[in-house]
Amino acid sequence: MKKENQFKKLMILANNHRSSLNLSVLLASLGVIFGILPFISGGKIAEGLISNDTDKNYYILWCLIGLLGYALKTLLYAWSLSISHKATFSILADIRIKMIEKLPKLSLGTISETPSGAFKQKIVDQVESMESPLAHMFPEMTANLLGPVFVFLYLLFVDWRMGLLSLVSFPIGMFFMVSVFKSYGDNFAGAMKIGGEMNSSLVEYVNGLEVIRSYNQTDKTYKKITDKVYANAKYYYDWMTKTQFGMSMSKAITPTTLLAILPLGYIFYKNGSLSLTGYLLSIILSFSLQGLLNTMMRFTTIGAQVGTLVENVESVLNATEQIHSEEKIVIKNHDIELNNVSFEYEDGQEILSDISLQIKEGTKNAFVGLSGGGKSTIAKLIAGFWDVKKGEIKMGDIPYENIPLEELYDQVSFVSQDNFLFDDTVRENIRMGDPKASDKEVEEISKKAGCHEFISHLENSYETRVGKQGESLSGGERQRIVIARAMLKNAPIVIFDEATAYMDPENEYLIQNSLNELIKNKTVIVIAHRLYTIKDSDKIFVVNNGKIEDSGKHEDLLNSSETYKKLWKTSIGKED
Ligand SMILES: Nc1ncnc2c1ncn2[C@@H]1O[C@H](COP(=O)(O)OP(=O)(O)OP(=O)(O)O)[C@@H](O)[C@H]1O
Repeated sequence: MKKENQFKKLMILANNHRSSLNLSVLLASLGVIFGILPFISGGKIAEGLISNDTDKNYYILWCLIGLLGYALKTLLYAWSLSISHKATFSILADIRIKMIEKLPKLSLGTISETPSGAFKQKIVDQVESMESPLAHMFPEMTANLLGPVFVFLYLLFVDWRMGLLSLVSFPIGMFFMVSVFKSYGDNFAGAMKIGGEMNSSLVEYVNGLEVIRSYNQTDKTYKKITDKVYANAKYYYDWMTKTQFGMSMSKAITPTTLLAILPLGYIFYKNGSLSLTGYLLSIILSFSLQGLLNTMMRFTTIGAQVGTLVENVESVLNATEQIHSEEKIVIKNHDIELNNVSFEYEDGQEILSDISLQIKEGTKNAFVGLSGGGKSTIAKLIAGFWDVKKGEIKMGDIPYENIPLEELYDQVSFVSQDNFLFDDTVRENIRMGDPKASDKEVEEISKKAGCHEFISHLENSYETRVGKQGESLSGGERQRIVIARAMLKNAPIVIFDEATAYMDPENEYLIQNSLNELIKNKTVIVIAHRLYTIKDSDKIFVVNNGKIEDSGKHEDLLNSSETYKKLWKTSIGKED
């Protein structure tokens, strides 16, 4: 039942190319039917020789029929495969495009917490694995199923007992096959899972190589990866060992149609109830059955993989999207309001509980608090990275779900320390803030952000490529480009995760200047780690254990909040 549904789902994914797949099945089936002709010709020639037929034309005719059958089989088979492959690669491209189109609709949070290796594995590798089921299994397996039916019918016509005997090995072989395939789907799903883990940790290892080396963790991390690689190998080894016997028995017995035909046919021939011609024809045709059953069995493993492959594709295609209205809306002001918001990343683990707060348009605000208290989570909810299920968030008195996602993202610039640079030119990385901006506008904004000078000194100035994730620039240069990009975006709300933290004094000074430009006349939310940078804020929120413990101005909080007082002392203590 489950498998049938998965095949239906595969066909739904293949929707636009179903007629091509059907045509390839039809051509392959015709090919198999013509492929039986050489065996029938062989039988007929044997029959002629036994009955001492001396008519040359008879032999020539059957030779030609045999040749024609073989030629047509080859031609139709090639034609069928070329159609099925053309359709398959278009289907795979369609599936990948659907999956890629889905990614921006997922919450940004979901994207960032999923290892990039996992998406790569599903979109690239697992979709690639659908090539066999679509391009080969559909036409070839259908055709090779039809083939035995035709041979069986023909044998019934020759002698009904030989027809039945030709299939005797089939149920015995199937018995072993079923014993193996009962658990094949689950085992294959397990293999995909363990392979996915290996894939993700390899991608993580390569991405983190710099940190691993600088902290001299090569041995430890290497061991983690080799453990995953060995676990993957062991899984396959155990799985194959468990199924070896059943698989071998099934492969040995199923196509052995001669097992019954040879001895019993001889008995029938000896007692006169079967002619020598009938006996020979049965033997020859049972050879054709062997080839057909062998090919069919090759596809049973591929068939059993379809369920897992389709499920993995669907896990991306059906992943929960952020649900926002798509109707255009005018946001008249940028006051932000959180009313009784609770939030959990994983079911049952509440990170924010019953948060209510207001942020006035055009004010400077800060979230402070102990690590893990929930500051970034609140900021990300305000930026629209996740939808909330409990409570509501409003901008300009409009609930977030009534604001189209694109419009919401247009309202907010989120600047953090790990902002991403694409492997493109400096100019294009800045222009991402506003794709319509002219070259001149990009340069103007870079001057304001204080990065024009260093960009001018780069080898190709604005046309210099920044390398993978901006690796050819220094940390401070990357940060200033990110700020220039955010300035070009010119969003009315700016959130930054204290972007100057851990910078050397010269860079900190330069970046602070850029930031001051960025936040001019904006609603600002700073996730502050060093309190002296935000002590002049209009409102400071003390976030602790997923709650707003207190809020107010610096001086008020020094009196009213013990947590704030402690944080302040630690902060200035650090700076002394
Ligand atoms: N994507 C996530 N999935 C699951 N849990 C998360 C995720 N992001 C954060 N958390 C958890 O939520 C809690 C709050 O994290 P958050 O980053 O919001 O705190 P924070 O106050 O900003 O901390 P810090 O000052 O260290 O940056 C932490 O316990 C953290 O482990």
